[in-house]
Amino acid sequence: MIGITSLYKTFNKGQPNEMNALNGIDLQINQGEYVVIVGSNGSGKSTLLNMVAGSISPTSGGISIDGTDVTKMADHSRSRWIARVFQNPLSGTAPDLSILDNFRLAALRTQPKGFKIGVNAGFKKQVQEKIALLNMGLENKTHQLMGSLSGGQRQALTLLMSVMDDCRILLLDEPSAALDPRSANVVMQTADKLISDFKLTAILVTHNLKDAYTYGNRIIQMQEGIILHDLNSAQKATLTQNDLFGWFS
Ligand SMILES: Nc1ncnc2c1ncn2[C@@H]1O[C@H](COP(=O)(O)OP(=O)(O)OP(=O)(O)O)[C@@H](O)[C@H]1O
Repeated sequence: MIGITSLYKTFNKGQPNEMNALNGIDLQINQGEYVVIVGSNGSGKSTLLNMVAGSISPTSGGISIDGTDVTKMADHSRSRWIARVFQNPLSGTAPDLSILDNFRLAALRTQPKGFKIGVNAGFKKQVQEKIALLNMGLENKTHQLMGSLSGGQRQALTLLMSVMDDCRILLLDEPSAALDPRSANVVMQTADKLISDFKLTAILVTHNLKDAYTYGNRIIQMQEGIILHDLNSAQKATLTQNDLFGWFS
């Protein structure tokens, strides 16, 4: 479903601070795969994620989604299929608007300019049904301001908003790194449930090796812009936590 062919990225080409962030990535990610990417700082994980999202263009190589070459397609054009959740729970939501209004904005994200969605009883009921999936008791608080929620609640709602509509690919860039352990667990479990309920293809970038071990059905280690390890579902199932920690020793 996601095809990455011979992907290279050089930042600041020809300058003293030239940096080869990606050094030839070949990767096929199938529909429904949940790929976890680990790797040391600067190994190219976010650059790769940004290229799938379309916010950075490659120096060379190509990316396709469902057979369509998207290498030159702008990020907003890809946002119909691709949703992203970032580390900071404050990004991606409007703190001064209610939960309901945030959902309305999210629903408009993939609609043509000028399209309107009224906050009527039907829309509210739909949103409440979706929020109830989180089991966080937020479905009866849809008029509460987004900014008054905890980081974990906000990140869980961000996840939910991001997988609405036609989204088929979910990119998670350290979504729980800024949260306390309990909230981080809630967010990771929410992501896991949504990925399986909505049958999404997902890529998680994380430094948390426990999460990398627990979640996903494929694991990749990047180093200096290349893929060092790539374990499929069966191989990941036999990977021990010690093996994984050993990748970084
Ligand atoms: N916009 C940019 N301009 C210049 N260099 C960049 C830019 N973005 C990333 N780099 C460099 O490219 C390399 C890969 O960065 P990237 O952020 O992809 O790594 P990462 O594996 O996500 O790191 P981390 O785990 O620290 O987030 C790093 O050396 C980084 O400094």
